[in-house]
Amino acid sequence: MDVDIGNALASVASPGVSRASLERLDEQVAAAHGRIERGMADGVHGYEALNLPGRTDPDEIRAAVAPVADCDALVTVGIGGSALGAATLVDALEGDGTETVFLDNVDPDWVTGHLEALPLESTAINVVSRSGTTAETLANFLVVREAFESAGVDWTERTIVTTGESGPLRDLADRHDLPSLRVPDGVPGRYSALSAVGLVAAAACNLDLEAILEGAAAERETLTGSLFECPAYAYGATSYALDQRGAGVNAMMPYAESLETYAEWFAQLWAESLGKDDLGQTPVRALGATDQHSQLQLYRAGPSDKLVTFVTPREREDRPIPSTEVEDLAYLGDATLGELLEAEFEATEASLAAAGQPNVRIELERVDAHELGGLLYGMEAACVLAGELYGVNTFEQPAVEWAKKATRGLLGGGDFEEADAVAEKTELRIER
Ligand SMILES: O=P(O)(O)OC[C@H]1O[C@](O)(CO)[C@@H](O)[C@@H]1O
Repeated sequence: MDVDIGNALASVASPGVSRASLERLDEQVAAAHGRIERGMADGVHGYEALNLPGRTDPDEIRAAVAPVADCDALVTVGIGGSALGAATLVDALEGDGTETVFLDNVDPDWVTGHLEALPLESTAINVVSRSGTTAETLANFLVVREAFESAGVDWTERTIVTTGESGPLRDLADRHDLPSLRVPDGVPGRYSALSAVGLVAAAACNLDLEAILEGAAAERETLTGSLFECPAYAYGATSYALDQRGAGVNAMMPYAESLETYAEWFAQLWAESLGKDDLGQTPVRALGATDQHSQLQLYRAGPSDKLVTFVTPREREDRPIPSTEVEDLAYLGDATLGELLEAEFEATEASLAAAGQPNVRIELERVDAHELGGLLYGMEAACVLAGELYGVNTFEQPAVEWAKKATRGLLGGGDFEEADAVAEKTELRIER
């Protein structure tokens, strides 16, 4: 990926970062890069994720998927990083037509609707959970398993398990001799897209695993000790510096429909990695050109508290716009949809700059396996660097545990004071 931070400079935007500030910050980037490199070399928890391009074995993943290669559909049961990386890859890249469903929520209507629509007799189950204890994933797996059993379909013949070294899912895989893969040690869920966690679904859709990993490996090679030489670090450092100057929101706005799920993946990566100790930049999921008719009003004329991050491919499939007799719209008839989308992106980028609102451009050659692997890796590296600059524990997520305990207590899964707190809610109800 290439990064253009010109519209984040203090000469353009407020908040903005001066070139001199970036040069001073570059000293911290160099030191952080040293820590990152050492963490990678020593396989330290979290930093290990940046080793994945050279550690993930596509053949091992394809071997686990082979028994279900003839399935017409794949239902992935997982949540957070155990679903979003896979969904990002599958939603962005052209596969072999395998229908894919990601059950990453426990809304009963929605789950039932998906299960009723799936051809269960030709559907594989991809259950993913590092811990093997995530309530939503286990609940959905039990529901999916029952649906298969009720349909007279042997789920054990078409279930792949990706989980940690131990836990309920590991026991299930062992008990039923299911094809299983490991969530690699030292890789937090939100950093696991380039492992079996993200690549089983990709393999089931016959995506080019090697190209994804090669793109990530190429991005790995760009990691150097200076933000002026490393796109990922340029993005991580600039985002951090803008947050320090008041841009506490980061709107991720890809100009490609195929990258809409990527923005959701980015939101978990950025929020769960950096949101600690009263610090962190709030990710917002947006999409160009659609959100020009929605959120752009706020981005341009609202508070100067946002970075807008554009992701745009230099090449894309195109389609002509037919000519029209409507005089006012005649200009459209000489263009293509791709030219319209590109013009809208450039116009939106310029409109924010003209209003002094900071924005950064991430450019890909095109949205393909190689480029997407590079984007995922680049954003992971950017996030790790930002975590170093914030001085937070980038790879843990203690704040999510409170609600898990409260949920478990509310369902009778143990005595948790968090559940008691639910009953003590302060109310001021205004009822219809
Ligand atoms: O893979 P698991 O253990 O089911 O966790 C799923 C997700 O839940 C979290 O642990 C947060 O609760 C995320 O970090 C993770 O991606």
